[in-house]
Amino acid sequence: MLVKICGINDEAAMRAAAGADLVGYVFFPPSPRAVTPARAAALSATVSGGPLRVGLFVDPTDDQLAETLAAVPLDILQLHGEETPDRCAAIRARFGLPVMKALGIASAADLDALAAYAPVVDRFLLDAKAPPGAPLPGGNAAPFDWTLTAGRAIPRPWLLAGGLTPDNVAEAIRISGAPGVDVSSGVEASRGVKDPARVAAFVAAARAA
Ligand SMILES: O=C(O)c1ccccc1N[C@@H]1O[C@H](COP(=O)(O)O)[C@@H](O)[C@H]1O
Repeated sequence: MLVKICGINDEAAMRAAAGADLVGYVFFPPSPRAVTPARAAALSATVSGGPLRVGLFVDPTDDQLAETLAAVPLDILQLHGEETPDRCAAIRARFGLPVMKALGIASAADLDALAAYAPVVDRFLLDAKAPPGAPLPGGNAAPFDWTLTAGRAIPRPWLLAGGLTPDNVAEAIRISGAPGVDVSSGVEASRGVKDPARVAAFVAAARAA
């Protein structure tokens, strides 16, 4: 079970997430969890040999990616916007890092889009579609119907996201069949502020599932 804690923006959360496999830094300024590349580098330095570092971007330009990577080493690029398969392929080739493509899921038909991305990405992150008018394309504490992925062949390794919490993650894994999970809102004390106890509880619950 791969566990990712997304939206790390302070040292206490970073320490609490040390038992996860992946931590995510949000490089999308409208998010309340956004960090600068320099801040992400400082946070990474607080845990030696810790989880892999995922940079979350929304329709990034090459310049944004290059400037970010010059300031903070990242292990995986999470693309959470409207990036096409061609754009994913171009980013992967230019920056030489694994790409995790986030896709919004609201119906079984949305899973049909995975086939076009499978040859050019390394991993999927399946999240709920952002509700109409939502200010962010993700990180909205919204779950999707976990039965949609049950028994369905997903053509790359994948993480389940959207509305997960320490209390529901075990059931989400059981119903969806997910081999990995990702959380942001569900481990926060208030919007954009991680609760270290909830972070640790989420990691433990996912590991035990
Ligand atoms: O977390 C954010 O602020 C964010 C902003 C823009 C795109 C994606 C974002 N978060 C991702 O969404 C999933 C689900 O979030 P939640 O647990 O439902 O709040 C999160 O894990 C991030 O990968």
